[in-house]
Amino acid sequence: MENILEISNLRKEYEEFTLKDVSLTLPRGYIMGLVGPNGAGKSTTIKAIMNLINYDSGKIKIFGRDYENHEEEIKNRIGYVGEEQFFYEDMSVKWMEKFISQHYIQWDRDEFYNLLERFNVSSTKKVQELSKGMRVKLSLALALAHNPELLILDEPTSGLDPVIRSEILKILLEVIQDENKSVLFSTHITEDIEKIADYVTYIIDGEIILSAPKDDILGKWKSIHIKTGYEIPELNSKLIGIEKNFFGISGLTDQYESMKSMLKPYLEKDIVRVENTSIDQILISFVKEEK
Ligand SMILES: Nc1ncnc2c1ncn2[C@@H]1O[C@H](COP(=O)(O)OP(=O)(O)OP(=O)(O)O)[C@@H](O)[C@H]1O
Repeated sequence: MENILEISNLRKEYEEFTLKDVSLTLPRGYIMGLVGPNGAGKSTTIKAIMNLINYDSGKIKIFGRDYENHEEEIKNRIGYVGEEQFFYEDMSVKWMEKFISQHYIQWDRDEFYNLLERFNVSSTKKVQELSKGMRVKLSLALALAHNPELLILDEPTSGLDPVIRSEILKILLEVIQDENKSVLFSTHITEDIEKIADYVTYIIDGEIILSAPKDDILGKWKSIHIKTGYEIPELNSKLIGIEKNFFGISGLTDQYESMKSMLKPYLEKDIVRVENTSIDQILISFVKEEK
């Protein structure tokens, strides 16, 4: 499987924050969700991928190429929607399209106007007259109009209503129908990741904690509950994000398979209960563990 994006040991030091040797790979034809709490380093990682910030060490390869020798080619093949949309506020949507189209070799004007119509954004409006949701949709239409192979979005759905959010997720799914394309999007809305991502990368405090196919993560990670009054030390040491609750204690583990036979007698007596978990719960447990 060809990797469309390969990051190895990316390090960026700010005065009060360090992105710590981030490594990840995204295969062609898939969607990756980059998830983490506020300030975890999602935007910093994405800005480095977009060559918008300098970094201290590490390597970024996109389409097997690096920015040093192939900047123009890479930028022509990437569509990017940043956290904030910087437009010429006083100009019309139509004008923006003409202005931006000059920078791309493969610009598809029809595709741009089709998307605008679908998004219900009027091309005669001035940018300053657009709502937050409309601005995101305009950015997405601009990013998609040059037929990018890799679409990178920084929190594209944050602050948007559920209708627009699900519309945007639908479009991202359509993008990867063409198996040649990939999407990387950051979010703290884990529900969006559950819906559309093939791969999930967890980043906490500048560090990648886990990066794997979503189904593998959800298949492996289990929520375990131990009844009040019982101690199972060999299980406790394998749990993260442990909390006390009405039933006893609960925590998450990715080692359930290897503990199955040890846990059998407890499961039979209903001392231990095992349940599936969610992308959200895994994130919460990782964050708790870091503190
Ligand atoms: N230019 C900068 N100078 C100094 N510190 C910075 C700079 N840009 C980002 N940081 C710091 O880096 C850390 C990570 O920020 P980043 O924007 O990457 O997080 P994030 O995961 O995208 O968060 P959010 O979900 O809130 O957008 C934060 O502590 C932030 O203050």
